[in-house]
This record gives sequence, structure tokens and C-alpha cells, in this order.
Amino acid sequence: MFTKDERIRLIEFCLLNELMRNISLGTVNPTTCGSHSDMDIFTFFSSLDFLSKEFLRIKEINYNDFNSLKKLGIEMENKMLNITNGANTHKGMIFHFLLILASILQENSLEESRDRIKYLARFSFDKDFYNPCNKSYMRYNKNKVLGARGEALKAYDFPYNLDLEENNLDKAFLLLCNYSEDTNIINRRGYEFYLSFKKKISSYLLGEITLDYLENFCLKNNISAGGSCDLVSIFIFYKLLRFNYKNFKEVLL
Ligand SMILES: CC(C)(COP(=O)(O)OP(=O)(O)OC[C@H]1O[C@@H](n2cnc3c(N)ncnc32)[C@H](O[C@H]2O[C@H](COP(=O)(O)OP(=O)(O)OP(=O)(O)O)[C@@H](O)[C@H]2O)[C@@H]1O)[C@@H](O)C(=O)NCCC(=O)NCCS
Ligand SMILES: Nc1ncnc2[nH]cnc12
Repeated sequence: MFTKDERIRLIEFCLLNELMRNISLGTVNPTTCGSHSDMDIFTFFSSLDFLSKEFLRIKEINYNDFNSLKKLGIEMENKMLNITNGANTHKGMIFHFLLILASILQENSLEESRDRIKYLARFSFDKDFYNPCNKSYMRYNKNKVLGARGEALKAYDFPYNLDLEENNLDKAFLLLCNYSEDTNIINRRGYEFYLSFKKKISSYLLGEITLDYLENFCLKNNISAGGSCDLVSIFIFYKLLRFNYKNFKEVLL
């Protein structure tokens, strides 16, 4: 049985550990701020310390209802921005973990909870998304890229099934960058550039370019694979939950 403190730690553990990567690709880790001028590792510490406790507020709302989740999500985003002086450290993470936790609360097994994620994720295509001025909708119309919403629609298939024998977060990060539609890169540099980023990742995985070259490519072009960091935390979460699901659900209730 987990105590409340341990539940907080489980989420905190996932948010903390994605930061422990040696490979940055423009993101923040203990040795670099990557392509970010508005945040460093300490900004992440403050934000995740607050958020890991705040996620437990999910029990106070009607978590069967997407609009209640969205309302809590927006409140959490605003509080996060207050804590970080306006830097977006965990917007994606708030969305993902609210969906995942709501689904776990509603279902009786990890597998069933994944069907629930798919169900809830469909509601994120709401009137705010289909607003012609919404940049995510415009991006979807132009390039068919769904980003964070798309990963949720697939119930985080790739990080869920990613089976690395060693707990190698750098390897996980690279594979997740190779797989994901990271909209942070599109937002900063456009779709064509995003495709060339993906090509560079596969070239590195095939041993055709060095890590130094890849890291410099991201810095020089001012990109950051922040969406893939979110997926690393989800990978860690599912790895933990496979062995602790029953306990986690019981104390979450
Ligand atoms: C539904 C939302 C996700 C809304 O998303 P929105 O349409 O506003 O934007 P998206 O571009 O779709 O992405 C939002 C965040 O999702 C992360 N992300 C992107 N791609 C992926 C992916 N393939 N897989 C997983 N996650 C992904 C990403 O968040 C991370 O990056 C952030 C840092 O980005 P960065 O570029 O450095 O910072 P910015 O300030 O954005 O840009 P600069 O000014 O620096 O250039 C960091 O937060 C990471 O977590 C995207 O940012 C959802 O947000 C939403 O609906 N919110 C409302 C409330 C809510 O939570 N509702 C649902 C509750 S269940
Ligand atoms: N370590 C990180 N650096 C930049 N953006 C992120 N989003 C989530 N984790 C991140």
C-alpha cells in the first residue's frame, strides 16, 4: 500500500528522471539549458515539486468528464506559469498525466485504462481545437500532425510498449524522438525543418553522424525536443506501474 507521500513521489520520480538524460537535443538537463533562455534545471525542480502534489487534486473533480479535467488542466498550467515566471516547463505533461490518472481511476486494469485514455482523448478535439485561429488546428490542416493529442489517441502506444533491457533513458529519448510528432520543433522551425530533424535522428541511430554533430545541429537551429521529454516521463511511469498498478490505483482512490 502506498501512502499519499509515496503517490506524490511516484509522479515526481517520472518528472525528475526525464531530466537525468545526458543527451539534450536542445532540452534542459543538469548540464545545459539547451535552446532555452527562459528556464534551467532549477525552474523544472520548482515546477515539478508543485505539480506532483497538484496532480492528486484529480480526485476532487469529476474525472469521468473531460471538461472538468480540462478546467483543472488550465488551472494547473496557470499556476505552473506563475511559479516559473512564465516559462512553459510542463504544459504537455499536465495534459498527459491528467488523462492517464483519470483513466486509471476509472478502470480496473492497466490495459482497460488505455482504452479509456483513447476515449477521453477524443474530447480534446473540441471547439477550442477546431477554432480556425488555433495554431494546432492550422498545423493539423496543413501537415496532418496531431502532436500531444495524437499520442493520447494512441494511448501512448510507443512509450508503453518500449522495452529496453537496460534502463537507458538516453536510448529511450532518442527512440522517442525518432518516433514522435514533436510539435515543439514544428512550432519553432516549421514542418520541413521538423522532417530534417527526424532524418538527423535516424542518421545518428544508424551511426552515420556523431552525437556532437546532432547536439550542435539542435542548438544551432534553436530547437528543443520538449514533447519527447514528456514521452520519456510516460515511459518511466508505465515501467513503474506494470509492477505497482494495483497498489497505485488503490491509494489513488
Ligand atoms: C491539448 C493540449 C496538449 C494543447 O496543446 P496545444 O494545441 O496548445 O499545443 P501542442 O503543440 O499540441 O502541444 C502542447 C504541448 O504538448 C507537448 N508535446 C508536443 N508534441 C508532443 C508529442 N509528440 N508527444 C507528447 N507531447 C508533446 C509539448 O509540451 C512539452 O514541451 C513544452 C516546452 O515547449 P517549448 O517549445 O520549449 O516552450 P513553449 O513555451 O511552448 O515555446 P517557446 O516560446 O519556448 O518557443 C513543455 O511544456 C513540455 O511539456 C507542447 O508544448 C493541452 O495543453 C491542453 O488542452 N491544455 C488545456 C488544459 C488541459 O490540460 N486539458 C486536458 C486535460 S486532460
Ligand atoms: N527537460 C525538458 N526540457 C525542455 N522541455 C521540456 N519539457 C518537458 N521536459 C523538458
